[in-house]
Amino acid sequence: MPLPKHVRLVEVGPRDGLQNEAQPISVADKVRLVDDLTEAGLAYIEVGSFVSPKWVPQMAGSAEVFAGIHQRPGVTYAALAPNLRGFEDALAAGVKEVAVFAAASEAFSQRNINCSISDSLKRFEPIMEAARNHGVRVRGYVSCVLGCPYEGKVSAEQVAPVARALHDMGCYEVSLGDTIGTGTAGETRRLFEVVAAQVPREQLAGHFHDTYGQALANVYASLLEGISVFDSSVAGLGGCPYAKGATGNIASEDVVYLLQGLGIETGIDLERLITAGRRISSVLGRDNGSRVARARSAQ
Ligand SMILES: CC(C)(COP(=O)([O-])OP(=O)([O-])OC[C@H]1O[C@@H](n2cnc3c(N)ncnc32)[C@H](O)[C@@H]1OP(=O)([O-])[O-])[C@@H](O)C(=O)NCCC(=O)NCCSC(=O)C[C@@](C)(O)CC(=O)[O-]
Repeated sequence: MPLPKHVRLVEVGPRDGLQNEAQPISVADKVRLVDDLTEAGLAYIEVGSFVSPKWVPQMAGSAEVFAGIHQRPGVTYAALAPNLRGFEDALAAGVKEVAVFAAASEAFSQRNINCSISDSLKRFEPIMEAARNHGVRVRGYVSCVLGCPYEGKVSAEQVAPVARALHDMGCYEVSLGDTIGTGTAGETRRLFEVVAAQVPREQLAGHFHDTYGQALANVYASLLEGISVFDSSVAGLGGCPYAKGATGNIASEDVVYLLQGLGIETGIDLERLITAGRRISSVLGRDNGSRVARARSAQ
């Protein structure tokens, strides 16, 4: 399959990246991060989550973050909503796009959202209806597509029906998440081959964590399968509160560098992105998780 000419990056740093941080991060720092990402040319930024603050305390101020950011026309600013309550809170905060999240493994579904996979899908139905009524677009996630921290291996055949269910209920795009970052390029290719029999390729996205150092290889493998949307996190921020040991998402800077090398357009200014990553890394007092940003600092 020819490589795509254009790739869309879904920047998940402010949400997937920061949700795992134990230290307090001010609303002002979160707003600054989102504004920096807007300046860098990201067309899609996941800003926060409307989930229970008891489950994920770091996302508690998401409404304030939405109120503070400078939204640029043409850029999508999205939030996670696990149930109707979350959707209504997101709507009240002026959010125009939400994401619902299911899992391919029962154990992860229980630990993450306290219900079975089928109950989670039922819980999303009223969100989909309310979203249609309010003209809000809904993206879907499937977690643990290449492995589960509690159940081990997860087959592509387990993932496909969940992705299909999200697609059938109206998610315009379904992002397949390698939550614990154990997947390999071969497994990634097979995953997309199998799932694409149920959901059109152009409505699938890849979401890779870099725990085993395979994320960039998995992006390339996905490109070969005709996938042209990837979730990534500036400075490789992140992890998952319900997946112990999972490292950050693939660093946005590293994906942009890979894509530039392939002549694939993203609309993102790499230098500004590196600056955004440096700033949030220094706020968090963390090493920058982007290899590209680290290499640039050493030059
Ligand atoms: C889904 C629930 C709420 C179920 O949690 P529950 O305890 O079963 O829910 P409940 O309906 O029984 O409510 C319990 C309490 O939470 C409140 N509550 C209920 N809903 C909300 C809401 N929306 N916002 C704020 N508060 C809420 C509710 O009002 C009540 O408050 P209390 O009476 O105890 O004071 C909980 O499990 C939850 O919030 N989970 C979120 C988990 C999460 O955010 N995980 C990280 C995101 S997923 C991810 O990172 C993976 C991904 C997407 O990146 C892809 C990948 O890498 O795999």
